[in-house]
Amino acid sequence: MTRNIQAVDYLILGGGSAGCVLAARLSEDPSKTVLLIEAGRDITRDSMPKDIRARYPGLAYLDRANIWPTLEARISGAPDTKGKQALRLYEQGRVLGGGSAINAMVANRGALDDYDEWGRIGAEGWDGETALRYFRKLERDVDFDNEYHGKDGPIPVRRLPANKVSPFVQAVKRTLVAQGYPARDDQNGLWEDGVFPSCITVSDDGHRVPASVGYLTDEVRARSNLTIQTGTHALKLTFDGKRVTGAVVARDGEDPCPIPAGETLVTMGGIHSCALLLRSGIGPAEELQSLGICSRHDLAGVGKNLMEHPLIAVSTYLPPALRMQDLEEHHDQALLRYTSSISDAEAGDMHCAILGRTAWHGIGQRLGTILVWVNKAFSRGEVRLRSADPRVEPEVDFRLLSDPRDMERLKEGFRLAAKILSNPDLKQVCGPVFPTSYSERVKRVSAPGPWNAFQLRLFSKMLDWAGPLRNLLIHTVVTKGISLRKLLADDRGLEGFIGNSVSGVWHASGTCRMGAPDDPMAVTDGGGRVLGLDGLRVCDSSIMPSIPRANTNLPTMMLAERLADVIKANEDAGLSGT
Ligand SMILES: Cc1cc2nc3c(=O)[nH]c(=O)nc-3n(C[C@H](O)[C@H](O)[C@H](O)COP(=O)(O)OP(=O)(O)OC[C@H]3O[C@@H](n4cnc5c(N)ncnc54)[C@H](O)[C@@H]3O)c2cc1C
Repeated sequence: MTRNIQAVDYLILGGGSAGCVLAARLSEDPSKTVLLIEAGRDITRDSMPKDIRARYPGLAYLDRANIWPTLEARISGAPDTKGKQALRLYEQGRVLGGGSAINAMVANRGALDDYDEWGRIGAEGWDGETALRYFRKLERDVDFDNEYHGKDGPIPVRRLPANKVSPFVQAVKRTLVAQGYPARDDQNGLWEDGVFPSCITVSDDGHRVPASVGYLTDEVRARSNLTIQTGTHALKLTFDGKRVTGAVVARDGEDPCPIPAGETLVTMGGIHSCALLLRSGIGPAEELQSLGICSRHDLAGVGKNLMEHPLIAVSTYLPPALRMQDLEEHHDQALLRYTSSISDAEAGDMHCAILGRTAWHGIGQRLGTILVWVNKAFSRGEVRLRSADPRVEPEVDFRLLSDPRDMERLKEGFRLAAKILSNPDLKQVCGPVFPTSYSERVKRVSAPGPWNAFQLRLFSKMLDWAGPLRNLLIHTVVTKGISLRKLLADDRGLEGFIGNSVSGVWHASGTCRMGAPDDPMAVTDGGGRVLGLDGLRVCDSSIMPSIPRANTNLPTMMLAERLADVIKANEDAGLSGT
């Protein structure tokens, strides 16, 4: 089928959160042809599998059919058991809808100042007011009707009703408020510290709304100027001098074929967008030449500035009365936003997610957890190619906590979470408090499957029956001898534990960052145009120059909404592809 494809006005490579927004918005003009290419399979409102559709989001990303199965990353540089830097599976969506089809559906925007900061860094046209306009455009907030919210966008946003919040999360919220953190209603309103109900993107009937459903509705899919081609990989870009003329793509099982386009928009996500540019010869020339890739455009910043939010966790055993009863319900039920004590802390630079259950299985149901992450991280990593072969995943090195300010804040957050869960009011009703992390071991034993399910069920029953021996069981089997008391008493020990146990939150971004034309590390301008080339834009999470104080899905969709308007305005001004 790809062989007969005609030249299109807009070729969109990658049908994730951003790609679906752009396909829907750019095809609103019937005179423009749009082709959306996605490596994964299609999902629609009717065909969404149960684990993707579910309001409890903890299974979708564990299914290898929904992710890039061989993508791995170095998280913090901590060694594995053989002394090498440990590589861990890094889940990224490979399905129409991308991250929005497998993520936890948490709907945070960050501070408007995050987008003012984009402008300050040199991304022309960006500021908080502009971002707010597009946040409003993308959402249908069912709870609030004020200057912060939209009422008729494609993505429904709602907070968990109070009667759905688990007894454990309610108890943690009460403890936080008693300790002086103000209770607030809307974390997407005025940017303030406090304790908030979680906000998620689910439909009125309680289903996930990925961008492939919210934006690519039946009506949009019926447009004759829009073609959506799934099961198709973008291999590399094609050129005529300094103009990008389209891309070579290959449908599963078919030969590669070029697709000519007026403008090519790369929306393959925080890791794969820069990899496509690098494979195509756009990036640091020396790095590319060492892999035998002909350098077409020397751009030092491609693959650099990789950003994530570093995370650590503290958990407690929940007796039956404190557990979530409705296992279909979303588990991330409240958040604490606070400002750290480092000298240059930005307001609300720390985020604690309060979980009513920690995983899909029996043990997860018995653990209440506070996830702590640095919401304005300073550490930066990079993505490099290992090979020119598009089948080989790139080398991803997050270098989380390489900036000491991130380590300081994560230690402080860990101490705070431990203090909250060890509060006498909570300790009276919960079990032992202990450190947790999303380690490879946890991933391995949490993978869905009958053998794991059997073992986990057995162990969860043992936890219930253990009574006074529960602490010992947790100490030996769960934490493998690491004790909270010892960590809290020994700063170096705590630093070592956090360095080894830190994980990300799947918010990879920044690797084709926006900036001013004279900034040597900028890759794109404020409209996503790749500097120094014609006909090419990057329009997804990879162009964020700094990480917003938020999970990155809504910010990515906001960004794509704005860029769709920028692209349309350029067309009106006769500037297509320039
Ligand atoms: C497990 C998980 C949980 C998360 N939880 C949350 C959350 O609760 N809230 C939140 O706000 N954010 C969350 N995020 C982050 C958020 O989903 C992402 O930041 C967002 O989806 C990024 O959008 P994107 O368009 O940049 O990339 P993506 O949505 O990843 O889209 C990229 C698309 O390009 C496709 N692609 C890649 N390479 C190729 C190729 N060669 N050819 C063709 N297609 C290709 C991919 O298959 C994918 O569909 C989570 C992410 C994950 C993975």
